[in-house]
Amino acid sequence: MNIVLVSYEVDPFAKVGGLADVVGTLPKFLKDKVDKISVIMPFHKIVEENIQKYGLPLEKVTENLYPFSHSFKYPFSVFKSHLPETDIPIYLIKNENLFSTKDIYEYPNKDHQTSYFSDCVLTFVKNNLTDTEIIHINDWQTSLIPVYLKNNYRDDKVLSKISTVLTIHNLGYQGIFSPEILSIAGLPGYLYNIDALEFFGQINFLKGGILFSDIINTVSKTYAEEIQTDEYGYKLDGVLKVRNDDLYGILNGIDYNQFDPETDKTIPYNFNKENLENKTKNKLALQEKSNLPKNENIPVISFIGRIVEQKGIDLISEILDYLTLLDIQIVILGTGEKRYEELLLKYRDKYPEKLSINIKFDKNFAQLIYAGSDMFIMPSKYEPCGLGQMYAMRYGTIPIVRYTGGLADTVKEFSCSTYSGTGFGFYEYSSSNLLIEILKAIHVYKRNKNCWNKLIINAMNEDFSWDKSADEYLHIYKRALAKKRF
Ligand SMILES: Nc1ncnc2c1ncn2[C@@H]1O[C@H](COP(=O)(O)OP(=O)(O)O[C@H]2O[C@H](CO)[C@@H](O)[C@H](O)[C@H]2O)[C@@H](O)[C@H]1O
Repeated sequence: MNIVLVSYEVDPFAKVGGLADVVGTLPKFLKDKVDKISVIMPFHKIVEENIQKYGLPLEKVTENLYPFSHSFKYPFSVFKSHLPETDIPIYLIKNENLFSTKDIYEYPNKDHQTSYFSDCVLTFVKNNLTDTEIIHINDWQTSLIPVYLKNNYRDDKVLSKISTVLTIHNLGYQGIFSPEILSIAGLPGYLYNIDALEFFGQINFLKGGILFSDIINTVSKTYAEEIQTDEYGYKLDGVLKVRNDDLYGILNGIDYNQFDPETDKTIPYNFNKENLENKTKNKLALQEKSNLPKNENIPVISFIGRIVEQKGIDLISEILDYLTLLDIQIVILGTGEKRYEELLLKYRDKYPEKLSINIKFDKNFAQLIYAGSDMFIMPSKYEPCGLGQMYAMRYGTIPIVRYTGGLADTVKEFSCSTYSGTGFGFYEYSSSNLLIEILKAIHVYKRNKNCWNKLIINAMNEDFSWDKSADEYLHIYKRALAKKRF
C-alpha cells in the first residue's frame, strides 16, 4: 500500500494546532504497516526557519513544474526533507509568491492559494510519485484534491487509479468562497450545483472533499456522530448523513516517545508515577516562569490552545473575576481572536498575582505547562478530538473538560468513592458548570491528597498511544482501495 498524506501543517515544519501533531506523528506509526508512506505540504515561509532549528536536511527534487488545470500558470518547485528521526520523506511545494506569509493562514486569497496547492500536489504525484495508491487529505485546505481527481483527471492513467481519504479535524472551518473560484481553479462549472460544491450561493471546499473522497473520517467516535446533527453539523450535517456509510471516527493518538515525562528534554525535571516530587519541582519552575508567586500548595490551573470560541474561552472569561477570589493560580498560553486576547490581558493587569496570560506560540513553554500544572481546563463548545487533555494526562495533570467530541471519549469522570476515573467534566455548555467542576477539583486537591494522587496515577496510566488508531487507519485505507466512488 502506497500512501501520500497531504496537509497544510506538519510538525515540526509548520504548526498552528493539533493538525500538525497528527500529520507529523501518524506516518511514523503507519510506516511499518504499509509499503510506502510520504507527506506533502506547502513550503511555507516558517518551514525554512524550522528546518534550520531542528537540523533537518533539505534537497531540491524538481523545479519549473506547472499545475495542469489551475489558471495560475506560476511555476513551482519541490523540495524534500524527512520527518525527524525517520526516513519518511516530506515533500515541500514551493512558490515564492503564494506561500510567503509569516503566518501560514494569513494569505489574503486563501481560495487561490489552496486550489493552486491542491493541483500542484496532483501534478507532482503524476510526475514523481507514480505508484501512489491513496492520497489522504486533511481539512478544507486540501479538499479540492478529490474534486480534481474525480472530475478533471478521471481518465488520467496515473491519477485515476488513486483512492482518497479525507480526515476532518474541524468542521467549523470549511473554506467557503465566491463561485468565481471554480474557473480560477480550472474546475468544471457544473460543480456549482447543490449536489456538488455549491453551498448557499457560494463554493464550499470541504463539502467537495466530503462528496468526492472515497472514505471520510473524523478524529473521535463521538464527534463522528455529533457532526451529523444540526447542533454540530455547521450546515453540512445533511451532506455527512448522505455519506454516513463511509464515515468513520478514529481517535487521535499522541506520540508517547516524544511526550514522555521521564525523558522529555524540554522540561527541567523528569518524572514518572513513582517520582511525583519532580512534578512539583516543575510546578515551581512554571510559577517562576509565569511570574506567579512560588508556592507548591496553591493549585495551578492551565489552558493551552487557540483563543477562540470553539475552545470555550468565553466561559473562561466569564468566571475569571470569580476564580481570582480563590486561592489558585491560572496560566493561559495561546493566540487567537484579538477581542479575547485583549480581555485576558486586562484581567492579567488586574490580578497579576493570580493570572499569567501568555499571548504567543511557544512549544517548550507548553511542555512546562503540561508538566507543571495541577489541572488543565478544556471547556470546549465542540472538540473533534483534542490533544491538550491527552498531553495533560500523560504528564499527570488533571483535565477539567466539557464532555463533547473527543473530550467525552478520553476523559473519565473521577469518583473519590471508587478511586476510578481520570478527570472532571460537565455536559451543558455554561460558565456555571465549568465553575462547579473547577471547585470540585480544587476541593479534592486541597482536602483529599490520597484521592488526588490516585487521580494523577489514573491519568498517567491511560494509554493514548497511536498503535491502535494506526490500525484503524489501515482499515479505512483498505476500504478506500476497495471502494472507489466514480
Ligand atoms: N500557543 C501555543 N503554544 C504552544 N503550543 C500550542 C499553542 N496553542 C496550541 N498549542 C498546541 O497545539 C495543539 C492543539 O491541539 P488540539 O487538538 O487541542 O486543538 P486544535 O483545535 O488546534 O486541533 C484540531 O485538530 C486536532 C487534530 O485532529 C483535534 O484534536 C482538535 O480537536 C481540533 O480542534 C496542542 O499540541 C497544543 O499544545
